Amino acid sequence: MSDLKNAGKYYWHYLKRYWRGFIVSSLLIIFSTWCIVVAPTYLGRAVEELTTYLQQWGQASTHAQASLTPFNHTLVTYILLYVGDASSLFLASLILARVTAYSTGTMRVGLFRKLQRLRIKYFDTHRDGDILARFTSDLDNIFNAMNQALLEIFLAVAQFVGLLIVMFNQSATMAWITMATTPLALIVAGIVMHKAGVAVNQQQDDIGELNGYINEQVTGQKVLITNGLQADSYKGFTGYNDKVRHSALRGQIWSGILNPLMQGMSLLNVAIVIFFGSWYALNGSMSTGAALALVVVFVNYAQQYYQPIMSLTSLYSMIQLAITGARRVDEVRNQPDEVNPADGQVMPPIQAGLQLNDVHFSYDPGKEILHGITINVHRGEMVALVGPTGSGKTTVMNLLNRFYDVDSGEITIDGTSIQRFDLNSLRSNVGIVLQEPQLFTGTIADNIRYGDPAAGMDRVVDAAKQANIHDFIVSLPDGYDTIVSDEQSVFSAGQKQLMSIARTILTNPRLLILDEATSNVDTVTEARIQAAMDNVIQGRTSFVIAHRLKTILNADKIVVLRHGEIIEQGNHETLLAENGFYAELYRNQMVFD
Ligand SMILES: Nc1ncnc2c1ncn2[C@@H]1O[C@H](COP(=O)(O)OP(=O)(O)OP(=O)(O)O)[C@@H](O)[C@H]1O
Repeated sequence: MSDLKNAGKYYWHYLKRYWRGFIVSSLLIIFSTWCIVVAPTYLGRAVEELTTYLQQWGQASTHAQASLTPFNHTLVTYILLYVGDASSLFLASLILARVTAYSTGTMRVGLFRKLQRLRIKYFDTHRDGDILARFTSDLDNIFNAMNQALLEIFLAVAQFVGLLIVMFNQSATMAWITMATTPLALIVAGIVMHKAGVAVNQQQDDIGELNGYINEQVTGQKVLITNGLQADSYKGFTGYNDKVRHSALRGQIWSGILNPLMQGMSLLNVAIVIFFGSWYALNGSMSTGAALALVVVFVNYAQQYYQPIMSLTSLYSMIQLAITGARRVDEVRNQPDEVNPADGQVMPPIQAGLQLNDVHFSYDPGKEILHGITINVHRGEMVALVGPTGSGKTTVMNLLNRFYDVDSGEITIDGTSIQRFDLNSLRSNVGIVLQEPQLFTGTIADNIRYGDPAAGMDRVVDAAKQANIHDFIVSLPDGYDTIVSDEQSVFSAGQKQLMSIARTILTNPRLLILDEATSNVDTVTEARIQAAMDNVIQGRTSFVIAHRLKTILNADKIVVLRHGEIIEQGNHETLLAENGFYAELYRNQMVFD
């Protein structure tokens, strides 16, 4: 029930702005229902008028009076009623199609905008495929249901209300008898719909998981092939696929039961009307003929009574999918946004430096990752974070530009907590070169000016030169206009890395974070990257996370992390002199290099 309520709220949020469309289409549908109800009476009248005409025409005494005009008028009215019915239905469906297209378009925009405001934690804890499924299958289900079911729902409601009015007009007692099975039908339908709802919910969640798995397997295809894991991958896939098959089947069975059940209810209804209706009509004050006529009419109504409900139940699985889709999309909408202070300050240029004061942090409650980190960085200094894998280096970086917020302690720039800065201002002043550089579809120039699309070619070229990638770019047939696409990238890891360094240089950040920028490349490229990094670091306050210690030998400060704690801090010489963890790490690496 809460799903239905939430879905109601969700649809209301997006559909309320189209209330005019709904009112017009409701009026059109009422008009079309009226045309359909009234038309048969005109047919009867036409037959009557035609008979009169033929009689008058056939008799000499009345031959002169015989006129087809009344018949013609009635026939035209009859035809006009059908034209009215068809055209008003057509107009209503056009309006509803427009409402559907516009509102689902707005839903897609709403979801996309929400994704941009979500905290990084959401992306870290949800599979890409599952997020994609909310954009694709969930929004598709919503669109299909609205496209096909909205008109049906309107029609069914109009028919149902019309039938109630006609029934109570004829005989209130007989109307109550016809409606006698309603509570039972509601209880049965409620139980079945609940079961179907649970199954369809499960089905959508399973589809999300399946998509997540497929997405992971497709992106990890090379790892899979090189490790010969195709059979395991297939086995994993069949597991997820079987789950979808089971829940889809269960959902279809429960949804499928609903229509035959309602048909059964309809039969029961007819039997009750015949039995009790005959008894009531024949024991009343009516003539036998009138009583029988009333029973016949109400048998007809009893057959029609469940028609609107049946047409809705035949759409049930589609409607249920749309309710589930709304729940899943709404789940994303209800996720907390990143916290941007209401009166956030513009981040000023760094004067003295940046401090981490006794920072504690945990991704999950009760599982602390950083245990009291204190680092003092002066303006323009380069700080290197080193330590074994999992020691918390990337986590420190995640805190510096507020991908996550500290649990306690604080990070300050010239004494002001970074939480007081406007988030956009902070982020635009923090440049990051990530471990895995990301290129976007577009030209090389577009990729370099990604952080500042208004940048002119001179700035793009300048950044590329500083990043040591200019010569390579101009050697390409299309130079800076070469099309880049992340899926069919022809660039090496090192070239991508250099382009991403150029992108960072172009934004001229005040604080720089370089995350393992030199992994996975040959020694020549490594030297180029090193030179590019030196260029970008020059004069900037920077944090470098590097596993290869020789890239950070001239760092102003080296912070050694282990298990989320700082175990040593100093520069290369002092740390070597201490002969501790860093010195050992360094000696070990020198052996390999
Ligand atoms: N999103 C997350 N949710 C929960 N735990 C996480 C998350 N990201 C990292 N961790 C955990 O936090 C700890 C520190 O991870 P972090 O990535 O900061 O280490 P690291 O020193 O950068 O490692 P590496 O050198 O391998 O990149 C690890 O135990 C890791 O499992």
